[in-house]
Amino acid sequence: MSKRIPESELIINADGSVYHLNLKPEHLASTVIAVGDPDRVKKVSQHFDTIEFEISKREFVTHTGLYKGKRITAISTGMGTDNIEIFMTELDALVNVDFNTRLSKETHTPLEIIRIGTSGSMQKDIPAGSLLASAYGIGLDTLMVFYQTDYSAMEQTIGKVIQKELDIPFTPYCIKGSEKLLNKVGKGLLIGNTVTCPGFFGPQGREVRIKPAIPNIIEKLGNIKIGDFQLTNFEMETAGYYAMGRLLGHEVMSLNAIIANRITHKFANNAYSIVDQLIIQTLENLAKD
Ligand SMILES: O=P(O)(O)O[C@H]1O[C@H](CO)[C@@H](O)[C@H]1O
Ligand SMILES: O=c1cc[nH]c(=O)[nH]1
Repeated sequence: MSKRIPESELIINADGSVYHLNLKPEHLASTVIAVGDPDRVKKVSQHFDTIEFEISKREFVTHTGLYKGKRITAISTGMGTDNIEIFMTELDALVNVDFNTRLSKETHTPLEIIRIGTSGSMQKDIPAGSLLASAYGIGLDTLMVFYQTDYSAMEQTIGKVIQKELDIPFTPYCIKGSEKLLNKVGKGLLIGNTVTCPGFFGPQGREVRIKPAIPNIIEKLGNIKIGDFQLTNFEMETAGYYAMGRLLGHEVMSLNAIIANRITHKFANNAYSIVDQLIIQTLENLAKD
């Protein structure tokens, strides 16, 4: 029998919704499209045939509805893996914790979670305008210091090689995304390996008025080769999703609209339409189930 989860640990609002997401279990579909920007939720749900539920709290905007008969929840998360830790934990609680008894349910329900986000390329031959699915996420943040998980030999090697190359005092965590979802929603996309950063500027090698501490981080990461493994792009959530997904038992895939190329210094002038294309393609692939 599982342990009762106290009121201070899993916070349930007076109306029976979970603390940050403000959702009740019945509001959530088993297929979730997660986006960073709250304004992007309606870019997903505008394609739904019907919307049954809408709510928002902080950066978490939720629309649940039907797309070609498939029930889908679109939610925004805001930026960064700290938000993803909250998002994934509360999403999981909605399906795997009984909110009345506060016990974990005996039968585990897996969710399908697909991130649709923007990203910058660290490879010359992946231009702005490309669509890329992340086979692996590599976290340069420290989220996984606070959780224990098992890593494959390949994942451990990648983490150690990156640590040595960047000469940093911690080992980045490397986690594979869902193969099942890669086959379903990654169809026709470039397949890459995504570096998740705890910031947009210094951690991704951008210099505005202050110099990043790690010189040439883009080139250092972009030049790493481990067999045919190469790092391809920067963003701020993927590794957190993959790590929390593995711990909680959910299928997770991160899809990236590449809006900038950090080598050629080109920024897409049609960033919004690249994201829209990725949204439509993903909805179509999900509806084919
Ligand atoms: O477009 P979203 O989904 O927010 O994703 C990317 O864009 C934000 C930075 O501009 C970060 O969240 C990064 O991961
Ligand atoms: O370069 C980029 C573009 C989008 N999002 C990021 O985190 N980095």
